[in-house]
Amino acid sequence: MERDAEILALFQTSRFIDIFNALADGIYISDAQGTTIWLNNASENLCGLPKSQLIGQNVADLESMGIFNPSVTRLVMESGKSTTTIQLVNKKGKFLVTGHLITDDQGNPELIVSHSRDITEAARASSQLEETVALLKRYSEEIQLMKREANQNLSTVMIGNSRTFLALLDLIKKVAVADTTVLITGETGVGKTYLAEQIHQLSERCGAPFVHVNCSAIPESLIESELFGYQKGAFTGANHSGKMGLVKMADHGTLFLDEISDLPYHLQSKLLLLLQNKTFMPIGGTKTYTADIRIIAATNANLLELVRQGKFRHDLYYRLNILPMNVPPLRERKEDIFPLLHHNLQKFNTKHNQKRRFSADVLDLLHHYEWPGNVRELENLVERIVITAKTDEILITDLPEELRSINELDENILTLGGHLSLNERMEKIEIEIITNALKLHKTTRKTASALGITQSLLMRRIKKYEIQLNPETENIG
Ligand SMILES: Nc1ncnc2c1ncn2[C@@H]1O[C@H](COP(=O)(O)OP(=O)(O)OP(=O)(O)O)[C@@H](O)[C@H]1O
Repeated sequence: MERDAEILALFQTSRFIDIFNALADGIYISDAQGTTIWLNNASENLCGLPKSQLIGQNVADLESMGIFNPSVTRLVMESGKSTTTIQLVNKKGKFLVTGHLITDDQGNPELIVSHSRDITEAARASSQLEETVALLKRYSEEIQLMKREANQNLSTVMIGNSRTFLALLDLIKKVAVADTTVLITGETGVGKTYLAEQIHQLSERCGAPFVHVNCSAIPESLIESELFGYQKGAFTGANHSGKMGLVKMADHGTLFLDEISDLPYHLQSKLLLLLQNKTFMPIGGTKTYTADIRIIAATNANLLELVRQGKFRHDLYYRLNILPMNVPPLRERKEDIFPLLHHNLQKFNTKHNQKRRFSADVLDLLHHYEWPGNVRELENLVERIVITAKTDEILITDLPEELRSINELDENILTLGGHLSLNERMEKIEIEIITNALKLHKTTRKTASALGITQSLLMRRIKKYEIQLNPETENIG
């Protein structure tokens, strides 16, 4: 107590008291047992009690009265070292408090001096910021989740019932999360682009861009700069500020290289480098850049055959072909035709505000049709007949000419031909097939090749059935 009195005396006799009282931060001094010796004006205001009531009180009692919580002085006494904590004063304000342990010449605890700074506002602002950040994170996660859930239910966007198609849907889900290169093969219009988009949507990359590049649609002289971009002044006529390529645009997302077989040979090595190292160099550049992309390639050509012919790099082919996916043509998965017809009928009825429905005859005919243009042809046909049909019920007469003739052929064979022998019916079918093929392929050489027979055999049949060739066909055939 004597020592306390000495200290008090020191304070009273010096200007320190005025200095400490001028501070906005609180200063609180207690002895080594936690008895309050002195506090500055700021601390008095914080505690909400006059100094006279606080001095002489033990911090443990003040803590249990709820004046401050926790008492940093008590924490220092317990730990035997200087301590910092966040303190709630008078159950309202938040303070950053540090209790310093002051020892005597022998190293024994003598005083505990606490310094407190009001962080109520800062804490509120920071917690508001944290809440906002957490909220944004939650929203963005929810959006991603909703997007992925919508796509998880792939069967609602990708229509089909056949076993082949259902197996393909299963494969899409597995491939999507694998984050490696995919090669999609299949005839035109089977849905390769659509499938690539679904893979992207189901993947971790769904928040980043899906960049579609049709290698056959970009002139050979431009494809390198379109893909990899160029540095400023790279060539005459180049934009002086340079150009960002599609590879960089797809960063963190998916680059879909459609018709990959049309990628010029000299660029195939550059693509290989990109696939292997995720690096590329823009035209006219001196340094390489990285692009974190997933590549999905598609083709309706036989890439392996092109490799054999030396038109496609074999190393690139094997690097692309890590996860091959083949989409069969519609004629090989006929169970998908009805669901696709109904899906598109609904879609185009809504779009064109119609109430069309297929007649049984039409459904039957469309089921037997070969669909050379696959799903794209089916979509286009349904939209066309939804617009042009004469009544709500779509009849055979509403179909385009080329489809109707298939039906007439069927009827001739099955009904009108009732009085004909099998041979006569077979001949009729042959005539019909050859005539239609000639109309379609124009030359006898192409027609023979499409029908899988030699040109001389075709000529013998044409002669036998007295099929009239149009003069143009004969000349160029
Ligand atoms: N299973 C499916 N369900 C619903 N729509 C489909 C399905 N498959 C394809 N489509 C639709 O068919 C059309 C053609 O598909 P897409 O463009 O993906 O074919 P593609 O194989 O990439 O053709 P190409 O080789 O000519 O580029 C698109 O409008 C697509 O939305």
